[in-house]
Amino acid sequence: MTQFSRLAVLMRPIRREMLMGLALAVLASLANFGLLFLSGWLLAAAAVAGLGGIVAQNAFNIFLPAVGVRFFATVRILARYLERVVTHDATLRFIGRVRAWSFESLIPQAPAVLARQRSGDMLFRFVSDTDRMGQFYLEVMLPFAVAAICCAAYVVVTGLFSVSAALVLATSLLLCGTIIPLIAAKLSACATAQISLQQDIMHADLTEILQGMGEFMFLGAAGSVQEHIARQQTNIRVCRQKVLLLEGGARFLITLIGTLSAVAMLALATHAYHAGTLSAACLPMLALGGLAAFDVVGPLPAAWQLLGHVRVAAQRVFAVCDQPPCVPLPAVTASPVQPLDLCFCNLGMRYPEANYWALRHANLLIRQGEHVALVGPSGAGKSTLINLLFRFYDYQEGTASFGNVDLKNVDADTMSQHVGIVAQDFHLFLGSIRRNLMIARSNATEDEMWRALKIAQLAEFVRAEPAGLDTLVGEEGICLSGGQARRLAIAQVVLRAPAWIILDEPTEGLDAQTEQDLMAALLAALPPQATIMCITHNRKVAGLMDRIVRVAEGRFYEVGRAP
Ligand SMILES: Nc1ncnc2c1ncn2[C@@H]1O[C@H](COP(=O)(O)OP(=O)(O)OP(=O)(O)O)[C@@H](O)[C@H]1O
Repeated sequence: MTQFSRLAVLMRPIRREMLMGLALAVLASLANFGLLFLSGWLLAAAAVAGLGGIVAQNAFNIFLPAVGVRFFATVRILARYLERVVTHDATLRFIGRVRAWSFESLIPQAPAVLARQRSGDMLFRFVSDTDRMGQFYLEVMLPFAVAAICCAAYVVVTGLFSVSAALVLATSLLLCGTIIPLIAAKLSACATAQISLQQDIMHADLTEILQGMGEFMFLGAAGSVQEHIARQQTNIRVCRQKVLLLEGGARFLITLIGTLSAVAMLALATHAYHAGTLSAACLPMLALGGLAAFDVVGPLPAAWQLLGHVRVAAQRVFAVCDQPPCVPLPAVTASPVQPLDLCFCNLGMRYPEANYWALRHANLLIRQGEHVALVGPSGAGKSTLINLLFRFYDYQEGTASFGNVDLKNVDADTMSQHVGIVAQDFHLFLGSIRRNLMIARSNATEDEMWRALKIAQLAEFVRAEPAGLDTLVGEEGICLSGGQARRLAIAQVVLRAPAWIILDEPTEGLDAQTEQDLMAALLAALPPQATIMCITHNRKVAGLMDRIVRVAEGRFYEVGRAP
């Protein structure tokens, strides 16, 4: 399927609104044509009546064009207004659909596939590119459809009065509506593609630069970064100038041809008048009608240009959305059942594109309700176990089961209902403590939030803040200390109360007393059937668990209880 046929599929649910917008746009353009056409007639009628006196006034009905002019003027205003409302509403709905569809397509790719993309590039694709795709209806399809329908109508109406004038009009409209804009679009295609590419790179670079601004300052590289951005901006400006120049040239040619064609139509009509086949009133009518006809082809050069931009934008968005997920969705999804035991048997796991095994011949059994510490050196494979459990990555050898079902038959969504995690690189959202807690559980009551904060040893701090639960945490929890942010992440998982809790270095950044209080409160608060898997380098924390499992070189070794 081409990009445009895929866009058409996305448009399907709003096609009624889109067709209504088209009908109104056609009506407004036809009313505009009718207004100018009849204005010409009215002018001629008034002139003839003035010159000819009473006899001519009786012979010429001046009231009919006057009523027609008022009618078309009213219809044009109403139709134009309604067209704006309907087409903009359809456009916004369409952009919403494109965004929702893209987001849905990305979910199975998170986090493994998305981690390969640059975040600035992704932002650009899902903000600017989706906006561009949304413009397809309003600024590409609509002008083309309106031009095609109205031009045919104008030529037919003109042909009723003068066939030769209609032929001149048809030729000029064809030239202005297709050939000139098409040539302009072809000539600027390369610059259009360059703009998209350069903007893409610049946005990705800018996001990275803003995120690492501090580091650039420390490294004394701020000046070179500024130059880099300025160079990119110059490249984009040069390409944009070329595109604008071509678009402006096409517009100028269209205006010129429109005027010349109106003059030619007037000349032909004058000739017909002298030959006695056309009345005097038709002369200005045809000339003004001819000019009005060019109003609908005026937006076409911009529409052809935008067509190129939309194609590139759609290609970029579809390219990301079409990437296969790292873990194929199970053909038949299974739901884990009690007891929620985790069992790895001779498991082998290799990350995509890695030429070594992160886990190999790994055997592990964790029963529901157990509290297990995972210890081991950096790079041993502890986080890999989490990645497998959440179905972010797949294993290639051996078997794994959770809750008596094969892990390969469980999807990430199901796993997240059973397993909660406080990851090492947890993410807090911009907003208040309340908002972050409600992301974990949207229907949590205030009492439940305070209880979770108390267990996470954060209630005292939040209570002391004037805004309480509405205290803002800043982006990535920047307004909190590292230890407070981690405890808020712990409160989130407590609030969710999953059957399995994975804590990755839960007490990092905490003083000895808070660490002790936190672990004691957490263990006391959890129901007996809750399983804890605690990844830690802290011997004291490991000692609080029932068992210690050592991870080394991709295998699990039972160590027993901590001393
Ligand atoms: N996304 C990835 N792509 C390729 N290799 C990876 C990826 N993530 C981890 N690895 C590799 O897999 C191995 C196990 O890494 P893992 O993150 O599981 O270690 P870890 O025990 O959690 O270490 P740490 O205690 O430092 O967090 C390492 O050799 C690491 O380089």
